[in-house]
Amino acid sequence: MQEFNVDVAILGAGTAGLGAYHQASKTTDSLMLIESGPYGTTCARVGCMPSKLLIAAADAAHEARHAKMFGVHAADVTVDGREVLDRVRRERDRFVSFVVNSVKHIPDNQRLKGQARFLGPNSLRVDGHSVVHAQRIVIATGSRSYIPEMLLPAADRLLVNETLFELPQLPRSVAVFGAGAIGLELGQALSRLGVDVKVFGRSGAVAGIADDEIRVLAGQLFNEEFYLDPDAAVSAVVHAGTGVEVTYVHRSRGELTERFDYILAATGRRPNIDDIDLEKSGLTLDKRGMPDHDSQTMQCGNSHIFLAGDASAEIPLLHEASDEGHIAGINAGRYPDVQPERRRAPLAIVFTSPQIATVGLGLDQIKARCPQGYGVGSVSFENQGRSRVLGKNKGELRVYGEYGTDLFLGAEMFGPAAEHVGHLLAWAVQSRMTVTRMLEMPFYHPVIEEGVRTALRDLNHNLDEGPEITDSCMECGPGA
Ligand SMILES: Cc1cc2nc3c(=O)[nH]c(=O)nc-3n(C[C@H](O)[C@H](O)[C@H](O)COP(=O)(O)OP(=O)(O)OC[C@H]3O[C@@H](n4cnc5c(N)ncnc54)[C@H](O)[C@@H]3O)c2cc1C
Ligand SMILES: NC(=O)c1ccc[n+]([C@@H]2O[C@H](COP(=O)([O-])OP(=O)(O)OC[C@H]3O[C@@H](n4cnc5c(N)ncnc54)[C@H](O)[C@@H]3O)[C@@H](O)[C@H]2O)c1
Repeated sequence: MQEFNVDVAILGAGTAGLGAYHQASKTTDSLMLIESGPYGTTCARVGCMPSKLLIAAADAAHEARHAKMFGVHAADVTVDGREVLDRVRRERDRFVSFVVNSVKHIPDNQRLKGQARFLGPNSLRVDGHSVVHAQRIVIATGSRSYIPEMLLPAADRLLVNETLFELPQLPRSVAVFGAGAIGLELGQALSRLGVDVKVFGRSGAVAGIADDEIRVLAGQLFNEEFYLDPDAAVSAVVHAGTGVEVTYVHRSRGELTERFDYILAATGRRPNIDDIDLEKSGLTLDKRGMPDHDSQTMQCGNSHIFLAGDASAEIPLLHEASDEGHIAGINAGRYPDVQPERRRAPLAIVFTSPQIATVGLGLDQIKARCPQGYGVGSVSFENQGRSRVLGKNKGELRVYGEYGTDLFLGAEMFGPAAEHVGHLLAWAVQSRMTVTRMLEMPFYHPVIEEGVRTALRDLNHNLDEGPEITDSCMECGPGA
């Protein structure tokens, strides 16, 4: 058994753990970064990057098939599933290699491979081979797929994000469970690549969209492409030879049993904090086994232990994992001088088509902040100029503001270029801009952002700050 004594030990060399390591290393050389799995991060290996690569292939197929709306006729579009997945893996491996190379620059005496578990508040056991004594500890162990018991009978026909991208060939059919970010991104991508897809959700949720109007619209538009039941009644999942049978109530055909090649579990993720013997850390845990932590310091209570990334179960997104890792690393490095660090304006993007963006305060938070009511402005992209030009005139943007202060609070969007519009609006939230101030900003013509202006003008009027939009803004240009 080897023994190490370090100032800071970090559990997990994912995005949060690497960020924590780099920040803590500015204060001390006495560090140990412990990783139980392969280097490369969830994002690059099995998350953001391979999923976006699959979506890019799917969108290419979709664009080619739909070019005829412009009078452009591509010959029969065929999808070679092997080539698609080969490119996904090739490009994915390139991204992973960048991370792995950066890890190689970390000195050998600051890295350890193996599963870390708490032995006590300041000591960790790593597999059967090492004990690490640490003055401060950062838990950055990420998350893993949650698989409901009902899906377990699918056995070897059950896919998760770790296994989907390893398939040699695209399947013929997939039943996707979960209409969250993963289920909708991957479900739509597979569908556009020619796979027969059905998405079964729960409780009416669609990619976490809080605004009823946008959620209903998203559900309708997705259903134009593939079967999506956000509140599915599934009674059985049974392994059947080289496939799996799902018994469910079809929205129009009643109960039926349908065979699929695979099931994809996209039913949420759970933080990896239940297998590190956290109860030996001395931290007080809630009934989910989570320690209390401060989201501006990432400190657990007043302790020497910090939590970052998906392990914190706070906001399971890449840029948040990175920020949390930085904050935890800075504070673990300078402990006991723990300081709050600023968090950014909330921004989440789902890379479906149309894309989904959620910006600023969520509707629940807005309702709590504005008990007397809040202002809403909206725009439909159906007749929006640039969106129509591009043939991407589907979706809606809803923006929210505060009465009295005219403060822009947030937005939800299901529509074209939401990844870019989302950033614009998040920057406005973080800059604490008023709606009036946002409307003073330049808007080019013809661009999708003119739709944002229409929604803001509508909001401005509803906040009693501006005139009603009686007609589309003719001096702004056609279709603005
Ligand atoms: C399919 C998919 C698509 C996604 N797409 C996006 C996207 O487009 N945009 C976005 O912002 N986010 C996306 N995400 C979310 C994003 O990938 C995560 O939020 C982010 O990767 C979390 O980083 P992390 O450092 O917390 O965890 P990880 O990168 O998972 O790192 C945790 C590390 O800890 C290790 N570990 C676990 N337990 C131990 C232990 N006991 N001892 C030592 N090591 C341990 C693990 O092996 C792992 O390497 C996606 C996620 C998935 C699954
Ligand atoms: N573009 C992005 O930023 C992106 C993409 C993918 C994943 N992610 C991150 O990864 C996290 C995990 O993604 P996810 O989609 O797995 O989780 P999620 O929590 O977003 O969605 C899971 C969905 O599955 C549903 N569900 C749970 N049990 C079910 C069951 N038995 N049958 C049917 N539906 C069921 C839930 O109600 C929920 O709507 C997300 O929270 C997100 O932060 C982000």
